[in-house]
Amino acid sequence: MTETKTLLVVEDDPGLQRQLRWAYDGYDVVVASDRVSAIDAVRASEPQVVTLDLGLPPDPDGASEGLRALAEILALKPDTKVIVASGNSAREAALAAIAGGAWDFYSKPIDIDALGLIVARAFHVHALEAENRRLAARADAGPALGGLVTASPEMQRVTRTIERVAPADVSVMLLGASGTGKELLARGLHDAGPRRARPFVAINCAAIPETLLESELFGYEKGAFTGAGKTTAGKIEAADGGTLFLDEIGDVPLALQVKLLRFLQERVIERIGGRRAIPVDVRIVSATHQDVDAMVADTRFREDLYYRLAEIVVRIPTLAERSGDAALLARHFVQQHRQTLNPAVQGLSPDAVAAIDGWGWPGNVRELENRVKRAIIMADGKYVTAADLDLPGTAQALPINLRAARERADRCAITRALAQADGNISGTARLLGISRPTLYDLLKSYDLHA
Ligand SMILES: Nc1ncnc2c1ncn2[C@@H]1O[C@H](COP(=O)(O)OP(=O)(O)OP(=O)(O)O)[C@@H](O)[C@H]1O
Repeated sequence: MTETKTLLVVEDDPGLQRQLRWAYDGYDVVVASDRVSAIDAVRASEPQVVTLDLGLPPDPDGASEGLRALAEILALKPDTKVIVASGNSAREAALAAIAGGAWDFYSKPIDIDALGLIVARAFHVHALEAENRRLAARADAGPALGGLVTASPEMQRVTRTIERVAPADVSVMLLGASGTGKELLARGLHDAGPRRARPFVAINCAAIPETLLESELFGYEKGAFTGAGKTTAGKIEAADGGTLFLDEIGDVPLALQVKLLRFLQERVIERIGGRRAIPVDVRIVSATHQDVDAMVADTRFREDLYYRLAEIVVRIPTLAERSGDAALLARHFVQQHRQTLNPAVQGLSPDAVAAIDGWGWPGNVRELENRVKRAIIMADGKYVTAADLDLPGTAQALPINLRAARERADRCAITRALAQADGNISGTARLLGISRPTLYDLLKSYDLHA
């Protein structure tokens, strides 16, 4: 939607009025010659930009009427960009106007070209700020599920499913690539369910060495092994009454899978070195980026455990599959991190938004958040630019040339497939639906590395 650009010229000299009225192409120009008619015009036409002569009747040689008009315009519509005109002798008045919220000032006699540039920039900044406010409103209006930000139908389907299964005490398995927000969704599921007042305990099964995972989950009695100085409860016990989130469940070794299965069947645990069966009531939510069906098929994951864990399976789309979410999330992260990282930053420039929309985000939301945080730190002015984001191949405008557009699409698909297949060439080729030699040729010609 392109909004009409309305410029209000507040000027009491009829000759200058005429000159200014005709000087501007592409704007709807409205003219007023005193404070009262200027305020009427602001109400009626809602101009985005106003040029305001400070010397208005009944005080044409002073600035009192102009400054009053400025204050009234900004009280009525604070987002209006007001550019004040000052005579050579009225520099102080111009500075008072800036202190009073004017956006810029210019000196009389008027240089139409110079003023034209100031006016054009004021419209541009007004449009940027309006766009940022619009995006912020959308982000704020996003669903409450665990602070999740999304406006895409693909992701809203996921949040609806989660909200629907939250009240039922069923196990849920979240399947999605790294950084898609699995932990955030697991927490959202917990918060939306009847166990919300009890603990939510998360454990990343891939981040803990195999030898320690069992004691982390089940706990141990004093003296159970060297270094077991005191009896310690495991994560399962810690989650009693609440939710246990087993992240990267595909990384649990087979021996421990057996122990987990026993717990899920009997709902009691025994600490390592202990003899007492301790009843524990937890809801299990698990997640993995791996292909569990394939793992079950080649017996790397126990089928009986899979069915216990996956009463409901929720597939989480990658960020690239969520239409419009990348820009929305980027805006959200700017607002979330600007205060601590670089308070001068207020938003994203249009070329940054275009670059974000054009990138494939193989590392999903986590990659986006990291990029945006870095760009906030790098930004020089009020807006994060495409250059600050430093995304490969997206610093320039989107290519219109078909060969360049194809290359970009190829690169994006290959990078994503490589990330999904953990750099495995056969897996990547299978995901892309091409042969290994073709993939090697493409990697070579695009200078990409597995
Ligand atoms: N839709 C979203 N709205 C807001 N923040 C999000 C969203 N999705 C993810 N995040 C944020 O992105 C980061 C990564 O999300 P999270 O840790 O939940 O991903 P994950 O899929 O569990 O990743 P991994 O598999 O690598 O552990 C977190 O800081 C999270 O708060």
